[in-house]
Amino acid sequence: MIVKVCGMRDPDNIRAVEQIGPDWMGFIFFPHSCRHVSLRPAYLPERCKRVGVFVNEVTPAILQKAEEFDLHYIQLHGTETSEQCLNLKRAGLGVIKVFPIASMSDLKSTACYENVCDYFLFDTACTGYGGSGKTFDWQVLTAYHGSTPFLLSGGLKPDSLHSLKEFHHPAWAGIDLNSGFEISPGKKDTTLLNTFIKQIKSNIE
Ligand SMILES: O=C(O)c1ccccc1N[C@@H]1O[C@H](COP(=O)(O)O)[C@@H](O)[C@H]1O
Repeated sequence: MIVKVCGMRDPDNIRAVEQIGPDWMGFIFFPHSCRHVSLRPAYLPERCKRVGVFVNEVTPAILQKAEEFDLHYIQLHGTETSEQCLNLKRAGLGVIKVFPIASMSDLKSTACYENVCDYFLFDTACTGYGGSGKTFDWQVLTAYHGSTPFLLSGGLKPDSLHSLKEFHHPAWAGIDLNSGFEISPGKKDTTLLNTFIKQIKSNIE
């Protein structure tokens, strides 16, 4: 089970969260987000894969941030095309394409992104682009029969553990933790994360 902690920017908090042992850490490069990171923090995690989150950004700007933050994966949280995913893959980056989900029909658009993404991420459909703190009906994902593994996202919080233990899907690869574990935008509660990640890692493969 891949555990991603997203929306990080404070060097001490990055260090403390890294110690807990998430697999991936995310940095949000969308200027309108309250978790936006503009400058490279004084410390970047070494033991987690570094993920850059972008919304409708042009490829050269993404590649520039990828170099500056030494990113492993690019998470595309807007209406990016499959061609852009392919270009980023050709540049040597891992690609995670996000799909906002409200109903089964939202899964149809995943088809043309098969084979050009390493992972999909299913997030709650909302008026903005992400970080809504709201969950969607995971039963909708029974209609996903693609071969690209996916991360579950949107409103996960400490008391989501029980529902996550009950959730099963052959392509389910991980979870994304964000606003549900925050002290303030961009800063995570390490006590809550520590308990949750330990429980997830010991209960779900
Ligand atoms: O968190 C944000 O501010 C954000 C802004 C724009 C795009 C994505 C963003 N975050 C991503 O949103 C999901 C769900 O977050 P939450 O758990 O509902 O707070 C997560 O994948 C973040 O990477």
